[in-house]
Amino acid sequence: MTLPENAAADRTFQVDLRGLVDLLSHHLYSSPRVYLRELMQNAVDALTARYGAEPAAPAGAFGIRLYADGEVVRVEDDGVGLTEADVHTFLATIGRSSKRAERIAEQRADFIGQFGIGLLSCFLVADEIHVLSRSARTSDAPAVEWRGRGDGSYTVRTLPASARPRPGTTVTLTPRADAGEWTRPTEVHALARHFGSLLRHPVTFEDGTGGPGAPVNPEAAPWARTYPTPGARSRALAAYGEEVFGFTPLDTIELDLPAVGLKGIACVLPEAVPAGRRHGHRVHVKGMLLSEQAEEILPDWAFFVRCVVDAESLRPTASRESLYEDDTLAAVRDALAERLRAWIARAAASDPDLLGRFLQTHHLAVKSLAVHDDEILRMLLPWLPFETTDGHTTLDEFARTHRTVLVTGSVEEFRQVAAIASAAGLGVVNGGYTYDRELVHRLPEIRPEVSVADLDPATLTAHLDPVDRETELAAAAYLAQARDALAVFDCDVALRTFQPASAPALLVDSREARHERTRSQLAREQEGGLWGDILGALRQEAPRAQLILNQLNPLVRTAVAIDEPELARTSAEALYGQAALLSRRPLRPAESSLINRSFLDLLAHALRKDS
Ligand SMILES: Nc1ncnc2c1ncn2[C@@H]1O[C@H](COP(=O)(O)OP(=O)(O)OP(=O)(O)O)[C@@H](O)[C@H]1O
Repeated sequence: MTLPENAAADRTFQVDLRGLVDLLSHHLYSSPRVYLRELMQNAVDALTARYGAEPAAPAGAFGIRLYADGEVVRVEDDGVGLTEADVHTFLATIGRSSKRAERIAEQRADFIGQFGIGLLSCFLVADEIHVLSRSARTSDAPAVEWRGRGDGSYTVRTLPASARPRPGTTVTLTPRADAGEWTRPTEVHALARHFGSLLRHPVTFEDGTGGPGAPVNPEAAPWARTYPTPGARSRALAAYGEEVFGFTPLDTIELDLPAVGLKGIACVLPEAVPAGRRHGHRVHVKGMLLSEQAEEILPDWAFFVRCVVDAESLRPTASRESLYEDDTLAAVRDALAERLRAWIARAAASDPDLLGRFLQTHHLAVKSLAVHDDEILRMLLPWLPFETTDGHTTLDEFARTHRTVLVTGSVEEFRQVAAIASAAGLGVVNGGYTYDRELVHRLPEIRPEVSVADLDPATLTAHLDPVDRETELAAAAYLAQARDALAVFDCDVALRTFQPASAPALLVDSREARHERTRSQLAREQEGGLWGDILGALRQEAPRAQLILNQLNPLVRTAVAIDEPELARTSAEALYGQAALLSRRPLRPAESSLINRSFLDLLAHALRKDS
């Protein structure tokens, strides 16, 4: 049977290599410099495969040599090499990787690469990739030469074994003129150190001037070295943290998760950072630097540390610049968070000095952490600093003198009541800062003998002593005039005695009350209209402000005896203005003009009296 002329025939996709390289350079890789990382990573994987095939080979027997002289960049390895068939299958087929083949499934996790696209990154800096390889799998394997070009064409030649006496692979690039920035000898050396300083195979660099190859990774990772004493170890780790991050860590926490072959350090920042600001961590996978900005290895709350880690089993994404969000990563994040908690717990239990320095710098971070983390709360709440009527102190210290801890809802309310509450012997904590009120309320969970209550200004007035009946009666006329003068502010006036005697008046007013007054004022202005009705319907029992005059204060005693009505009004307004200023809340325009007016009236009165 013959097919009809227009029958569908199987065809093969064509790949426009230039378009693909353009895609990689603009959307996958952060900079053309990654070409060197990809070449080094292929060399590392080739060494891993060779050790897999020759397990008896001594460690350090095979290595990687880099070369850059300004004309060419070369990466040479003693790895497993490629046969001619491998070259066709793996080098010349985009998306095909020897590291995914079924027969090495159990070994797959040992490799860094797996996508079969890394080599293409060389086209970011060169138009041609030259590979000379000899397979280590058979002793008589010939050398194979492959030239791949950016236009998608390639050639393959077999050469006598003498063209490459030892097994392994050499990749040579002749950089384009515009790629000098990433291919100059000094830059190649710097990039090699940047990406490869923690690689476990010997890596050297030569710049073509004839000197011996300079080691790129002369020492093992600082956590993998042995030290004469634990002190020497922690000093070396701190020095490494400083070298990598450029700050002297407040402390260095060693990280070790054998299940995923992760080792490294967390450096505690010596300075506070705004809560929620996330820091990038340096993540190496099998020694190769993957990312300097990986955020995903620690939870949000851990913003007081920056880490350097090297892990065996974290999976890089295709760009190799971040990590796959998989179960392993989630487990690593949890385990590292646990390590940080354990460090805090140890400091709390046995190193008060370190804990003090840590909290002084990072108390905000710890507070944000304690809100969601019961364990941290239990460990650290007693040590955290709060603003109180006894000054800045820890809750534990504060609760020793105040079995009932009162807490304000805002900074403003704390400012209004602090001096008077403390004179009245009340213990008040400023709950106005982020997390503070919530945390203070949880104090009884760890100190059951302490009780905590919200303090609003009205509660405070209840703690002030009333004056005796006679004094109240004598002041009644003045108080009535004062109430009348201050009615525009919806403010009541009362007479009490309280310490300190130097404070003439206290204005107790909550933000809620002020909002309610603004609402009812608007309702009055809009009376009859739609808005007036709506606002009127919302009317609640408006909490009024209260001006509490202090009978112990000499000025108030004189004021309540004034029999001149105008002066009585002005003095009440002035007392209100002064108390409003002391409360440090923003003044309304009417209050500012009241202060202004009463000041001028009093001045005029004083001058009249003198003349
Ligand atoms: N130095 C080398 N030695 C031996 N084989 C190599 C070497 N470089 C590349 N190859 C072969 O070429 C294939 C393709 O390499 P390429 O870098 O494009 O992808 P990959 O490393 O497999 O995966 P990834 O895209 O994740 O890097 C590799 O799978 C490997 O078989």
